[in-house]
Amino acid sequence: MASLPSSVTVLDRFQVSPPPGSVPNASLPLTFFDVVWLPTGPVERLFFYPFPHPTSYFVSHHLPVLKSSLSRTLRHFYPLAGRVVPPRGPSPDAKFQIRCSDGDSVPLTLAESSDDFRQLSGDQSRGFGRVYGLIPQLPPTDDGSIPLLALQITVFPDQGVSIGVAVHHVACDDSSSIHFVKSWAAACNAEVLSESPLSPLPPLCDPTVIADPDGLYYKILTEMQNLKPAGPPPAPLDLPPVGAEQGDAVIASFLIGREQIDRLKQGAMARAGTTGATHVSTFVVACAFAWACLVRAQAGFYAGKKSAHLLFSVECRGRLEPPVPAGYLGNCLRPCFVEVSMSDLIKDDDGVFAAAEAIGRAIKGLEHGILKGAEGWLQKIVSLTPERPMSIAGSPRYRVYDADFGWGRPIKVEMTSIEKTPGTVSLAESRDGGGGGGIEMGLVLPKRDMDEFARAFVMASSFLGT
Ligand SMILES: CC(C)(COP(=O)(O)OP(=O)(O)OC[C@H]1O[C@@H](n2cnc3c(N)ncnc32)[C@H](O)[C@@H]1OP(=O)(O)O)[C@@H](O)C(=O)NCCC(=O)NCCSC(=O)CC(=O)O
Repeated sequence: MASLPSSVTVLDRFQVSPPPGSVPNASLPLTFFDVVWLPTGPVERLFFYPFPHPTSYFVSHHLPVLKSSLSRTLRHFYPLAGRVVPPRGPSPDAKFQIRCSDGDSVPLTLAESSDDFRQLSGDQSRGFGRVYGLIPQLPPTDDGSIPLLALQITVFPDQGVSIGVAVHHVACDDSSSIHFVKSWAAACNAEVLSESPLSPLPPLCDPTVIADPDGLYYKILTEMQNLKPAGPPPAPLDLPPVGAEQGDAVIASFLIGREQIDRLKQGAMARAGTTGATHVSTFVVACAFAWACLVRAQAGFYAGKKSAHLLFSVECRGRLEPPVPAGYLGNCLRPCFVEVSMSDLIKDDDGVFAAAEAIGRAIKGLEHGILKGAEGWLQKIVSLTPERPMSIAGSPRYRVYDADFGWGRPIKVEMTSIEKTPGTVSLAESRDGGGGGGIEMGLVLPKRDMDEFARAFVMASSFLGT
């Protein structure tokens, strides 16, 4: 594990449990949507809030409320305090499970940083090593189990606070993890204001709502074992963080404003004509824009390639038949694959629209069956790895900037786990929220590629006349 940057000092470490006796002793089997994430790692976000007070004030006035509201929130999100354990015994239908019991707890680290809060929570390129120390680390285990949640609060004295959240992807997707963060924030906010919480509804912790009539769980597990001959149980990938490995990796954000999005949508609709064969949305044009910029930023890699690939997750709760409740705690994602020819993608005046058309067609294609071809998804993802598909993490629909712990909206939200898969772009609604309607894109790249991306971004914006 990489060491913390010298600007970060750990002040204390806590274990926070749901209130005693408030959660069931339960074993929740993983579903076919979960099991595919076993060999991955945590999805991490940092929420930055201005906080112009000393650390001692934070510790005496805010930390106790953050801890008690976390405890009460874990009562509803108790699987996140549990651990994934491998199947026990010889039974062929034994499954990986999230084992939960009274007394489970999650690690919460309190740290202090002497770094410049304004700079760290800005949009401009910052060395990834500088944010690395703010990210909570899931604790190591020696029994093959997988802990699911870790939290870190870092105080920048008289400047601000960051809240780091790391949730292992095998536990849940972004829909659920943002549900957890917003529920914690609402509970904390309510305690600060001494009002009854306007909390989101509690989650549904019942994996039986994911029907599996075709036995996808075992088909996917078998596929995973075939792809990884070392055999079961699939070991978590211990990928070295780019920030720790590559001193020159930087993180930066780019904003696509509402006006720009409207122009992109108009252009995409004009290209698609009236056939209705494609789907044009903010998500589609934002991905297309990022894609066209990324292939320019990484021109060396793409030189001589015939096509470029894009991979993104589709949230399936409302698309399944019957639909799964929106508040279901777990994973409910499928991959969506898009390929576009390089000659189309790099056209200055039309590349973004060609990309948008291809993405829109792929989304439209989901109407032919949301689980169609599920047995082959993993194989396809693995086979695409050498092609370095651009992947999308996060989604503007989850409104991460609404997470208010009582200090107002975050000044910045970063999805730092994108560093683990080079070529990943994180998406969120822009900080000004739904009103402004812009999109924020986050990237982690070697500094030279980031400079090229920034150049491509400005150039592509100029073609739109913005
Ligand atoms: C497949 C999609 C990406 C396609 O998105 P689109 O926006 O193009 O299409 P759509 O049908 O969802 O939406 C069409 C229009 O309705 C609006 N709309 C629809 N549903 C909405 C909702 N629940 N909340 C707010 N707006 C919504 C959209 O903003 C859009 O309008 P307008 O055009 O105005 O915008 C999406 O449907 C989807 O599944 N999104 C969630 C993906 C997700 O969960 N990603 C995180 C994965 S986990 C992760 O990332 C962690 C990791 O792996 O690292």
